[in-house]
Amino acid sequence: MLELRNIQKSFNGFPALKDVSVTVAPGQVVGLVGENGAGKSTLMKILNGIHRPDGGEYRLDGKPVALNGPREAMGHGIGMVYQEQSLIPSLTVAENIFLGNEDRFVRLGRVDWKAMGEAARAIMAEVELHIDPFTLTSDISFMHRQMVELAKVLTLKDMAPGNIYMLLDEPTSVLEQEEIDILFGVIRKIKERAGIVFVSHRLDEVIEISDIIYVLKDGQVVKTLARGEATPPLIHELMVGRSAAQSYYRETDRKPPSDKVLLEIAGLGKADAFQGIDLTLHEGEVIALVGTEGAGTEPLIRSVFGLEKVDGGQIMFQGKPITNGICAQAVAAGIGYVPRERKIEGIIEPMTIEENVVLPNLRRMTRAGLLDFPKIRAATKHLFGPLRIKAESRLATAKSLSGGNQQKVVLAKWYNTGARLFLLDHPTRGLDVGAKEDVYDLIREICARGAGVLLIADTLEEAIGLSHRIIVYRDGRETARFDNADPARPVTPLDLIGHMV
Ligand SMILES: Nc1ncnc2c1ncn2[C@@H]1O[C@H](COP(=O)(O)OP(=O)(O)OP(=O)(O)O)[C@@H](O)[C@H]1O
Repeated sequence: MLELRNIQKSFNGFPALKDVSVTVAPGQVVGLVGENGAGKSTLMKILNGIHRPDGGEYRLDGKPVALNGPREAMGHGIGMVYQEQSLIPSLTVAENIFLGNEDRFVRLGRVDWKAMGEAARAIMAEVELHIDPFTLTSDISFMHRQMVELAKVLTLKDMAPGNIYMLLDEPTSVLEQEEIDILFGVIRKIKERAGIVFVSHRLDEVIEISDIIYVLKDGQVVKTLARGEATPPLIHELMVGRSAAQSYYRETDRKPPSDKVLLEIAGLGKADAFQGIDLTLHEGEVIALVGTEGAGTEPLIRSVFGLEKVDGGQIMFQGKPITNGICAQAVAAGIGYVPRERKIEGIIEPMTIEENVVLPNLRRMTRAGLLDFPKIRAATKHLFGPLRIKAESRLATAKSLSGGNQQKVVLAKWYNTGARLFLLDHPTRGLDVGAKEDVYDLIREICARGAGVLLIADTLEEAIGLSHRIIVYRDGRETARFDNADPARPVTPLDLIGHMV
């Protein structure tokens, strides 16, 4: 058994965990839920030896242990899939999977690459990932990398003799349903000899997979729920301290868009990504782009932001061509992009919240060529209100924030520039249920002030709940369009799935 007893942990005097006791037994999936900043990742990092607790006891099979880092944790059969990925992009997939454990493949002082490749192939097959193990990790998609992370943790079962413990910190937030099913299949299969801790903001998933659920609030366990006791409204209320808004997406609050064209895409194509894309976005309109991995939605919005070059077609923004433009111009023209990979592309970790938020706006934040800090302060002051960013202060580094709060900083950055076009790739990724509602309000607000949104949503329900129109793509081509304007006749997820696969 893995046991934490009365654990305390503070950062710079701020208590992240106050007095937390959690037990994980082999054969058990323990669900961990709580608002952004409740302490879930901190708890996981203690279990994995990244953080040492300030007080309390860590016991493994009844004996106290003091883990010094994830490597030692692995030695005890404890492995973690991180909320933000931990793979090294410049290594191959196989090298990443066996990083630190290459000894297994050393023959006569040399690494037997063939054997390592075969072993990587076999472990990846368990998560139904069939890619060349010698591909560079930077060349595979974010979702595939997530599956590689899982495969890496699965290697523990061949290496550790006894029970193993898998710590999964929001492993599903970027996965499609198909991958989530594979992951849940792996969890159910491996459960016999593994204890699993599962953190997710998707309450229905946590309820489906967990045998027991710990609800954390402000660094304390406020409730433990056994399988069968938990329902989404109950957990929501325990986590947030108030019951959920009646209609999550509040479709009736959605205003119709204007007929003024904001963005026009015609005949856009990019080899191996998308072809023949036509799309017109109006002021005040949200269009959800829907598709499975490889459908082309991500490269499409990246092309609008100037992050990827297209081979043909045209993008017009507010009547001006921006085809194959560059990001700096896109930002200057009033386009904001919330990327899927917030840690790499969304925030700069060592910078403060304030600095991150004003980055796209720096030119307007100067006086006599120098940064005007009172002006910066004034410009960022109100952001803590609508988005409820939880941090010690505006001067806290982005690195010190919880994942969900980092995501809020990325959103705040574009909100603050007064962008006219928002390209949002999984904007509610990693956000708790309360924070999601705040983001939905924010989307309604930016539309009301005449901005437009291209949205790649976290779930189909979210795409339907937030958009005026939905366009479905498969293998880089449009397969269907839905008018979602009439709340009385909503599009259903099944309508969409039929055109996605
Ligand atoms: N390295 C750190 N330095 C300073 N403060 C930190 C550090 N790590 C976490 N914290 C703080 O501890 C608190 C708990 O954060 P934690 O990441 O555990 O939350 P969480 O429940 O995982 O949230 P989320 O759902 O947003 O990922 C937060 O207030 C966070 O700012």
